[in-house]
Amino acid sequence: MRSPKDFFAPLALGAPAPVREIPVTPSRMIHFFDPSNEKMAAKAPDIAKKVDVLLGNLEDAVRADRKEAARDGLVAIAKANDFGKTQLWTRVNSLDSPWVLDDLVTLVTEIGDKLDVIMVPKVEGAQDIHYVDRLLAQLEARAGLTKPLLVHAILETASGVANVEEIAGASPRMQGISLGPADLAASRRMKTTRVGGGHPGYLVRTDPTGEDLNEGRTTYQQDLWHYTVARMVDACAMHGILPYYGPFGDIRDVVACEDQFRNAFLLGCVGAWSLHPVQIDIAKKVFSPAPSDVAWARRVIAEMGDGTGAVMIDGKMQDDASVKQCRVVAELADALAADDPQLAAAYDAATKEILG
Ligand SMILES: CC(C)(COP(=O)(O)OP(=O)(O)OC[C@H]1O[C@@H](n2cnc3c(N)ncnc32)[C@H](O)[C@@H]1OP(=O)(O)O)[C@@H](O)C(=O)NCCC(=O)NCCSC(=O)C[C@](C)(O)C(=O)O
Ligand SMILES: [Mg+2]
Repeated sequence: MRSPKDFFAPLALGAPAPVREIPVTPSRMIHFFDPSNEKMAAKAPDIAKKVDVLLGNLEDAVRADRKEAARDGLVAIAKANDFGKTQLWTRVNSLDSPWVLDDLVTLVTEIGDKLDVIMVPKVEGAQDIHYVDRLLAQLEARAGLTKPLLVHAILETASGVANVEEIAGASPRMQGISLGPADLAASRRMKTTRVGGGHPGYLVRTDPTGEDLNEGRTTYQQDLWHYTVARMVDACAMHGILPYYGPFGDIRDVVACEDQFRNAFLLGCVGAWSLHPVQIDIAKKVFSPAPSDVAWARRVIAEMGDGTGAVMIDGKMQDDASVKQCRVVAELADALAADDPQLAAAYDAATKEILG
């Protein structure tokens, strides 16, 4: 553990100073594509215009014999395009793989100035972040970068979950954490074979109504990921970094995808992954607060004046705490609306309707 005095010191001579606050730019969807897949790669510049984050994936879902092609493809795409306000991220191979060292050396030295965040899979504890932290500092110094790269961890091992708080606080580079439900299920020996989402077998049942134990008993499906997402959100909030739901693998089931994303949004996540173009608009819709909620939040803030005391609005008590809840929603809405005139207009129209 580094001394708190040294926490913000660069880890290599010539490396840029670490950031003191994680920039909160829109990241409602982290759109995954395989840079070795020519069709997907060709679509990347257009998709970049529709998403908050474009991520060149080098890890799982890229075949072993395409790893170098994916790495080279990402370098070529980053060099050939200016993505404007859209962030460019990458997911490198896992730290125990034969590819990750070349991933990091190549990407940081070739396109380090274009990348915002490096996603590290299968993080088990702070030691994994410390390894990446020092290596990135060395590579940033070699590449002459002036802006430090940030690191995003995937929570997808049982030990990663057990150590999530120390992972979140392991480095000033830590930008956020995503849930990785597939590897996590395997690591925990959970018996679901789905990539995220619910499972009809994970349920609670009402009490029996008579002798027949099968009759009249309603069942309610429960959320397999509730505990992990909530724990991840707390760890991230404690350390001032951002939590994300990860992938929803049933691409065809856009309805359940929206439900899973919304659960994560309500619990505190700022975004989710889109694996297929059809999931981009779902994430955009879910992770942008609804206009009616924004209008309500703005009304409470307006009526609460200096933010202290208690008032009744439409039969509901509001006080110092509830105004803070409303600020969370209103501030997110303002940040998103700043880059999206359509959203800004929808928020203002809903606000006008209730505030006049
Ligand atoms: C699911 C797949 C195979 C279906 O791909 P498809 O070609 O069969 O689908 P499609 O519906 O036929 O595609 C329609 C068009 O969209 C294109 N397309 C399709 N997807 C994309 C995309 N993402 N970005 C850009 N373009 C895309 C596709 O190339 C096609 O183009 P065309 O009309 O010209 O023929 C495909 O969408 C895909 O490979 N997506 C990315 C998968 C991925 O990145 N997986 C890794 C993240 S999840 C994970 O790792 C787990 C985790 C966290 O680690 C853990 O829980 O442990
Ligand atoms: Mg995984």
